[in-house]
This record gives sequence, C-alpha cells and structure tokens, in this order.
Amino acid sequence: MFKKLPGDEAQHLVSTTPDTAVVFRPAVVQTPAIVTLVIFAWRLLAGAVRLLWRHPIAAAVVAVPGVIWTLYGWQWSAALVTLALVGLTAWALADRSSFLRRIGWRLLAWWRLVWIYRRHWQPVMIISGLGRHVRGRDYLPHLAKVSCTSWADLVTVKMLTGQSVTDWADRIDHLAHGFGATSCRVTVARPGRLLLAFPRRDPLATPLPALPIPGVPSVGPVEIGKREDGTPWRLKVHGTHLLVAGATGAGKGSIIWSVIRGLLPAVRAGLVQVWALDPKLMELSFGRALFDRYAADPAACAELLEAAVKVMQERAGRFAGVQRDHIPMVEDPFVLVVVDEVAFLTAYQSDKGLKLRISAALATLTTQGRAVGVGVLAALQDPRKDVLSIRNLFPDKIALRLDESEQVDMVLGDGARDRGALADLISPNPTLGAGIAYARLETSPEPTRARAGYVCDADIRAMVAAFAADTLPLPQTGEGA
Ligand SMILES: Nc1ncnc2c1ncn2[C@@H]1O[C@H](COP(=O)(O)OP(=O)(O)OP(=O)(O)O)[C@@H](O)[C@H]1O
Repeated sequence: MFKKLPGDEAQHLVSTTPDTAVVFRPAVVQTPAIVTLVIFAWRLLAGAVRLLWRHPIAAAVVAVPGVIWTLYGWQWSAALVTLALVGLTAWALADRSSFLRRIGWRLLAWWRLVWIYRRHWQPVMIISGLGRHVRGRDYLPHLAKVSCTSWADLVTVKMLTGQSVTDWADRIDHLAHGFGATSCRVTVARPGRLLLAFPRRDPLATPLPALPIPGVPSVGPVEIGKREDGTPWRLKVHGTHLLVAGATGAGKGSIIWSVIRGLLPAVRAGLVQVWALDPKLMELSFGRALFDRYAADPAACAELLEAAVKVMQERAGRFAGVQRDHIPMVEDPFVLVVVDEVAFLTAYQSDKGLKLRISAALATLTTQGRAVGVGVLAALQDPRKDVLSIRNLFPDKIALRLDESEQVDMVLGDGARDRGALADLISPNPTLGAGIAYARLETSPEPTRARAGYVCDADIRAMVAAFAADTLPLPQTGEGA
C-alpha cells in the first residue's frame, strides 16, 4: 500500500568529494496543456455525476428553481420556492414525525456530513491515529454515510484494510471530542464497516415516572423504562438471570421495583412468585406483602435460597425427558429470586458456614435454574470478583452508575466500555443520572443505554394496596406518576 515515491532514493545519496553537495536535478517532462485540460474536465464531470448520484434531492432543490428562472424568469422561480416552503411548513405542522423522517433528519444529516464530519474527518483521523499520513499521502478510513435520528448522528465508516474494531473502540474519546459530541459508541455494521453513534443530546436526561402496571398478566419481557432511541426498555426475566450493579444511589431500586411492578398481574394470577432477599432491610421490606417468600437475616436468606434450589431440583427431576423449557403455569409458576445487595450475603458475611451455603445455592440456581423456571435478579454495589465470584454466571447484566471505569468491563464483560458503555460517566445527580444504565444481554452483546422508570414509595404503597384488594391494574399514582 505504501509505495516508494519518486525521489525517495535521492535522500540517501552522499557525496564522496569533500564540500561538494550532491545536486539532484530531476528530468522535467512538459505535459501538453490539452492533456491537463482534459483531465480537469473529466474530474469536473465525474464530480458532478457523483454529486447528483449521492445527493439527488439537494441537487434538485438548487437545479429546478435555477432552470425555471432561466426559462421563465425569476418571478416563477420565486413563486415555486415560496409554494414549496409553505407546503413543507404545513407538512411539518400537520405531521411532524413523518416530516422529520422523510425530510428533516435527511437535511440535518446532509448538513452535519458536510459541516462536521467531512470537514473534520482528515484531521481527526490522522491525529487519533486511525488514518496514516505517509510521505505526503493520506490513507484515511472511508466516511461512507451519515444519518440522523432524533438524538444521535449515525456515521457509517469503512475501516482501512487491516484495522480492527478495537482500534476504533480504543479511540472513542478522540472521536467524540474531534466531532464535538459528548460520547461515541462503536458497533459493527458488517465486516469491515462500523457504525459510530454520536449523541447530539441526551434523550434520557429527564426522569421517567413508574410505568403503568400491565393490563394483562405476562411473564414475557417486562417493560421497565425507555431506551435511548425512544423505544420501550423491555427486560427479559423468565429464562435468564440478571445482575444489576451500581454505586450507592445509582438507582438499583428502580430496576428491581420496575420489574416487580411489570410482573405484578402475573404474580396475582399465580404465574409468577417473587421470593425476596433483603439483607439491608431497606429496599424490599416496603413491599413485603407482594412477595411469596421474604427473608432478611442471613440464616433465613440461606434457607430461602436452599428452598429455591429444592424447587429447581424437584422440577428438573420431573421435566427430565419430558420438556426442556419451562412454561409458567399456576402449578409450576416462574420463581424470581430477588436479592438486594447480594454482597451482604456473600463477601461481607462473617459466618463462614452461611457464606458457603449462600454462595453454593446462588451458584446452583444461576447455573441450572433458568430452564426450569427459577430466575435470579441480583443487585450489588461493588462488582469485583472477590465480592461476587459468580458474576459471570448471569447471562444478562446491567451497569448503572459505577465509581470506576474498570468496573464497567467487570459488570458488562470485556470491551464493553471501549464500545461506549460509559457507566462511570453517568451523572451522580439523581435527576440527571439515577436509573440510567447500560445493559448487555446474552442475545445482543452491544451495550444499550436506557433509563428505568422511578417507582417511588407512593407507587409501591399503591401497588401493595391494589394487590391486596385485587384491583390491578392500577391507574398511575404517586409522586413518580
Ligand atoms: N429511575 C430513576 N429516575 C430518577 N430518579 C431516580 C431513579 N431511581 C432512583 N432515583 C433517585 O435516586 C435515589 C437513590 O435511588 P435508589 O435508592 O434506588 O438507589 P440504589 O442504587 O438502590 O442505592 P443504594 O445502593 O444506596 O440503596 C432515589 O431516592 C431517587 O431520588
């Protein structure tokens, strides 16, 4: 790829005669003017065709009024432009989302392509080390396409041959600052092509109230909040185990309570049982009436976990050779074991016997429970291996605000932070950051950013009251509503 250029050899020539410099006089070949003109004309034509091909609408916007002006006079051209502007304004007012989808985001994407990405592409690539400047020639990754959504610019890039995703993931900081964004996320579009997401604003900056309790009992993915792209954040709980990690005040409670809230009709219908372990005696004691089993002191927690293991083993024995997946039924409900601050029961437990029993039961549940309808949803503050040695047994992981950047990969798996899961940079201000999380699921290794609805104390009280009175689903209530 990096060929030697003419003249390179001359640099290394030395004179053998003292005080005499080697004079290199290149042969000058006169190019006929007509050849130069033809080359320029050809480049101009190719550029115009390329422009028309790539930006037909933008070209038409300029060309049509120009042609009408030339043929019929400026008045007709001005009338056409005014008519078009009035039509577009009416469209934007009448149906904003279709206008944005068809015109607005495309125009913005074109503008940002020209003004931000193409303009800064060469310096950002060279300085970040993603492009190479070799002997006067630039070798740059190809900026293939820019599209805009309501919150981010999506830039498709063709990598240089031989580059890897890690080369880009290691430079997300350079890319974000280089293109004036707060962050950058890297995903693989297809072999050799990457999709870089540069957020323009944070769609999750305002807290979300608790979501309405579903109208029908369902054990399927539970809607617990909103994802960055505006779609509902649905969390699979049946058929997996979930680990939720976050510093104190990061909003672990909002994820736990949103899940319980979403499952409440199924709990009422007998399809789900929630077994709660609340060693901190704070988070879950509030909604005790909603749980089939509840334990707070370590000995009771060990017993509860062992009881879950028994359910699991009894089902495994019954299902063997008959069925491979669990279907929630009243006779065999889905058992969700919710553990708040699991480290209290494992790492910080002083009674070694209890600690061993609890760790063994948790490891058994997380390795064998999901096929027979026993799931674990565990929350913890400190994700280090010595605090929770079985963290890799949870297929789905959620990282709320974390204290240190190294913790992100501990929770979400290797390379998650490089791909843009900046959980350590989530704001510690509860209004701006609590409940915001990066989720990495077994089924989609790319971390997605989302915010859970905030289930406040009044919401929990209302859930308990409605559950007891059997008046589910609830209208939205409480401060969070
Ligand atoms: N989803 C959310 N949206 C907005 N604010 C939230 C959300 N979740 C929590 N908060 C705010 O953050 C505060 C702390 O939340 P929470 O107690 O759930 O955090 P935590 O991670 O469980 O903390 P700890 O580990 O100390 O118990 C809450 O009192 C509330 O004000």
